Amino acid sequence: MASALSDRLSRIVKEMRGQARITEANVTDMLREVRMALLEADVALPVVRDFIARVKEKALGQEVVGSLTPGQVLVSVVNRELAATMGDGVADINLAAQPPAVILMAGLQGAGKTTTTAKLAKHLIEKRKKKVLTVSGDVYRPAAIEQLKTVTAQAGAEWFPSTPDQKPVDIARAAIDYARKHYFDVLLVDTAGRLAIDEALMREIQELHAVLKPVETLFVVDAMQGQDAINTAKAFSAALPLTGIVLTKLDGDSRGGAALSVRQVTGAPIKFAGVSEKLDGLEVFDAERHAGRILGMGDILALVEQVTAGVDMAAAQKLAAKVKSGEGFDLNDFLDQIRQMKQMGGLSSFMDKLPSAMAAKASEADLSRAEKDIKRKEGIICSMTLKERSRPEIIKATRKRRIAAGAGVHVQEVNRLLKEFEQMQGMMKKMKGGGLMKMMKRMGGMKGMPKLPGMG
Ligand SMILES: Nc1nc2c(ncn2[C@@H]2O[C@H](COP(=O)(O)OP(=O)(O)OP(=O)(O)O)[C@@H](O)[C@H]2O)c(=O)[nH]1
Repeated sequence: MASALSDRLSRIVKEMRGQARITEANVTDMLREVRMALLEADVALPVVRDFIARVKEKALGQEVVGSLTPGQVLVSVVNRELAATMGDGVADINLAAQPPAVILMAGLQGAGKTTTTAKLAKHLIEKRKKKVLTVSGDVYRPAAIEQLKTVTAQAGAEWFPSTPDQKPVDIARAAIDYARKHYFDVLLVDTAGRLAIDEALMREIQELHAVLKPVETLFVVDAMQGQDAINTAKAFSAALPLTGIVLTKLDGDSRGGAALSVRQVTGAPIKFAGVSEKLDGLEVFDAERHAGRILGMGDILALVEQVTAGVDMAAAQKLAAKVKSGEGFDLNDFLDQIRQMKQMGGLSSFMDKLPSAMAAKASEADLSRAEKDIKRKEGIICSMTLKERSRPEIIKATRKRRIAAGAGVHVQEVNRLLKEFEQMQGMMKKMKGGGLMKMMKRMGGMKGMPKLPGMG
């Protein structure tokens, strides 16, 4: 699914080169693909419709600058709009209340409420230095109460006992009372899971809400729930004034389209993301990163922007023409290329922005080695005279040693650079100057990581 989605979007991006702006005429087909992409990411249909209409309005008439295609611009608008829709809320937990600040956890059974309660306890203890008490209102499953007890201890918080013969509202009152008397800053209330939307249980959680007057009512939703998330979200949001969303199980292979659906339906901000079963697997929700996940293409758009901003297209064209005219590609050009790479933010900033499948091929150690290598090469070329740079074949052994000394490297490094350069020169000649431009286009066309000098 992931690759099908990327293929779709890549196709949008490649299509319709050379059109100056996004118009009614060219936008329809592209938006159909975006719509499919969102549906494949499990965003609910009504939400997709709404979203597409908004994107269309924003995209129409957008100018297509530089070497970009209307497809690239459109996908970039989609990406930005996705991030803006999911990310305009307040991150982190609101604790502005007379202590104890009560946080009520709501959601379907198995959504991850209990786990998230403990994760939040840990977060509040470690990051906000709070004294935290937890309590379970799940009187239907003794095992649920026990589970909360266990994970609360793991989180380093205190657990308030409850038993199946009590009424949830009585448990709530007793817990608040205890928290107040013992100076707890926060009381986290886990609630009974619902297998599906159940009226009696909904009423129960409403009563709990009335008694607890929580400063936060968090809706915990499983990212793997996909299309169904919208119905659950509607029901909970109708029953309770939700103040935030926690999207769990984002470590699964879901594209996380539920985030957009739930955000749109409830209007509540997505505050946290659950990214593992462990108690430290809770992250503050990052809307931009999540937009990239939904679209399944990393931050490739940022990459496109970075490339077009950083690379001097005119210089690249001149260079290509130069090689084509037979004038030859020399070490000055090689140096230019290295510098352009640096201008673009270096290799690692490049890799950060590629889809994970591509980036996975290069480890961090590879990258730092490649970056050091590039720096060394720059040093070597800078130690040469201009004449030597344009005609490296005149460099004799004594000069090589001097150049090496000037750059602070071993003479073998100089030999290696000259040899690599020779190979590259041969390759450039074969491509007759089309290579560099092809490489730039390929970046825009998202086919893959361009092969750059010094990458080995
Ligand atoms: N991989 C992963 N698993 C999670 C995450 N959050 C919760 N889980 C798992 O999901 C399962 C259900 O989590 P619980 O916390 O028991 O769910 P619940 O909503 O409290 O369920 P009830 O107590 O039955 O209402 C457990 O196996 C958790 O370990 C997450 O972010 N990632």
